[in-house]
Amino acid sequence: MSKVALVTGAGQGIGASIAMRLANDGFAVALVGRTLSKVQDVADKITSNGQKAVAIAADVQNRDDMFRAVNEATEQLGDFNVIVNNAGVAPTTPIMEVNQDTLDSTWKINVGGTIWGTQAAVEKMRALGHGGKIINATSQAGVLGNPNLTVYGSTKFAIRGITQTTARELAADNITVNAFAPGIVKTPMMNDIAQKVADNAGKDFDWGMQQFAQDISLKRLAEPEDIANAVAFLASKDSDYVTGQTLIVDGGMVFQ
Ligand SMILES: NC(=O)C1=CN([C@@H]2O[C@H](COP(=O)(O)OP(=O)(O)OC[C@H]3O[C@@H](n4cnc5c(N)ncnc54)[C@H](O)[C@@H]3O)[C@@H](O)[C@H]2O)C=CC1
Ligand SMILES: CC(=O)C(C)=O
Repeated sequence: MSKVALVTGAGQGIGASIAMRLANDGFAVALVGRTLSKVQDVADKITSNGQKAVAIAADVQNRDDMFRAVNEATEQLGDFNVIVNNAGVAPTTPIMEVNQDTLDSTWKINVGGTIWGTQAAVEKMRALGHGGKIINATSQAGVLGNPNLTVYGSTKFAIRGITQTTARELAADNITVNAFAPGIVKTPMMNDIAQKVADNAGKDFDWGMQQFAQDISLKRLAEPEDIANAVAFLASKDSDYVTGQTLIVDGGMVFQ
């Protein structure tokens, strides 16, 4: 029987790419997102290749939604082995523009979504009587402070903390917890950030993107597939002896 992986924020960008890669690697995949039609489109692409996928509508900031999503994935696909807490939002927030709504909503989605996804996955893995893998999306901006990203960066630093803490707590359940930290990836999220930073400075989109991309040693932006390759390792048996780590996938921007 196939192992089952659930990916949040799987309707576009990095999440869609991870779902397709894990399906290629033999996982049955549950694709979770707020808009059913978006995750359904990606799930349809996977099933048209003869692979197994289901689409589930859920909002990661809602704890009940995440428990329901994990239950539905298990009922429809027959097991539950891996969760990729990928969904996130990235408001551009120069420090003096941070307001209460942006702070609360970003933390609820990025940090709350990671915690609820983790709880739902752990409850299910324990009920099924086996371990599993929890994989969280942080960012290079969660390893090194990025200007204009105070709120987003704070959530991504927190996700690394959650990853380390839960790795220690859940080791006894044979559950590993790791994070991936993408650099600058060609997705709607990154395009939006680059445009807003450019607008704030009265410059164009390429200038905005260059503010983030100038330190990439490999001199190219990441494709979503570059990130999916690293997540595939964290979801595979090959990472069984790795826990509590953040795998930085940024073409050589941040070294630590
Ligand atoms: N694009 C980049 O350069 C980088 C992205 N990341 C992280 O990678 C992850 C994926 O990012 P991208 O694919 O670039 O973003 P994206 O904005 O292109 O896609 C994110 C997906 O998450 C979904 N989502 C947002 N809030 C949700 C919620 N409350 N419930 C369910 N789904 C929700 C969105 O609808 C969207 O489909 C995020 O956690 C992001 O912070 C990290 C570093 C760099
Ligand atoms: C969006 C993001 O995570 C960046 C710029 O690192």
